[in-house]
Amino acid sequence: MFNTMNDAQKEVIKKVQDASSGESNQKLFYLDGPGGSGKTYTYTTLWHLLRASGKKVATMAFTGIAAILLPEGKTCHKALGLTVPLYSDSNSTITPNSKQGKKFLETDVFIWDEALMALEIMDRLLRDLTKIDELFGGKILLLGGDFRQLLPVRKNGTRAECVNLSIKNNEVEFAEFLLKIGEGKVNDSNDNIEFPEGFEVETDLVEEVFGHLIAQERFEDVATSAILFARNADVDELNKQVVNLLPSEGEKKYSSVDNALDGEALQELLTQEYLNSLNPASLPPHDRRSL
Ligand SMILES: Nc1ncnc2c1ncn2[C@@H]1O[C@H](COP(=O)(O)OP(=O)(O)OP(=O)(O)O)[C@@H](O)[C@H]1O
Repeated sequence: MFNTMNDAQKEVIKKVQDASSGESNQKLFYLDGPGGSGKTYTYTTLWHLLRASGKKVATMAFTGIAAILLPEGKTCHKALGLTVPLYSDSNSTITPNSKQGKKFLETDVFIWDEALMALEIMDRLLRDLTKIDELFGGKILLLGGDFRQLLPVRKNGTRAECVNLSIKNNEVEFAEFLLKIGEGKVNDSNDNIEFPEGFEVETDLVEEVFGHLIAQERFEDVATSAILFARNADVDELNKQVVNLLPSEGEKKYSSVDNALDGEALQELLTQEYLNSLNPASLPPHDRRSL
């Protein structure tokens, strides 16, 4: 894997390796990079190289979805023994004599993706365990993340997948514009953003993206087109608009049958109308329309 790395990735690996072998005194590193720029690949390569040289390495990430991409990755809630919800003055439940406490003490290098929260807790914990009054108890930490990204909401989808969905490789100019938004470079003092010419939708967004495809019955293209929103409520609203554009001839409507099963009191509380209005992530909506 190391041979395939680019220069920036190799530099990160080299710096952390030097720290772990005592060749440098630097202990803290931060790897910043936009989605898909190769951070996970770097952590994974580093993990293998450090392990091969006999070092003990712990990997963690704030979200489960990022943690499962790391070798032996844990969520930081699990790794640090944190309670939910998390506050800045929350404390780790790990004690010095616990198995986890001993493991942390023995760990040479911590690799932590999405290290945006809980850093103070980690600092307090490592100072307590090592009894060394230095930042993070003098342990080596490679922190990383991307301040430009919203956390992933697509189930089982990696960030790279989400980014790939929205930015095709040939749309470099648009991708660069998105990065600038993330970096706060194109916002004015009121956080308004002016779109460059050619990026604005003059008419209706749904019409613009799906209207002509549906009119030409290019349904395969419809299935591979997407408009991304930050909120599920907006996605639901947009889906309705797209479905309304579909031809209604031969349309069938399938409705769910929703009932609260146990107890009259519960049935009064959870009325059928209320249950119909719910739209949990893993279930289809109450009214499902198909051709
Ligand atoms: N040096 C490399 N050689 C070959 N493939 C690479 C290299 N670096 C990254 N990749 C590939 O590029 C893709 C994106 O990399 P990766 O998942 O590490 O990015 P990331 O910065 O962690 O992204 P995100 O922040 O979205 O999780 C992956 O498929 C990864 O295997």
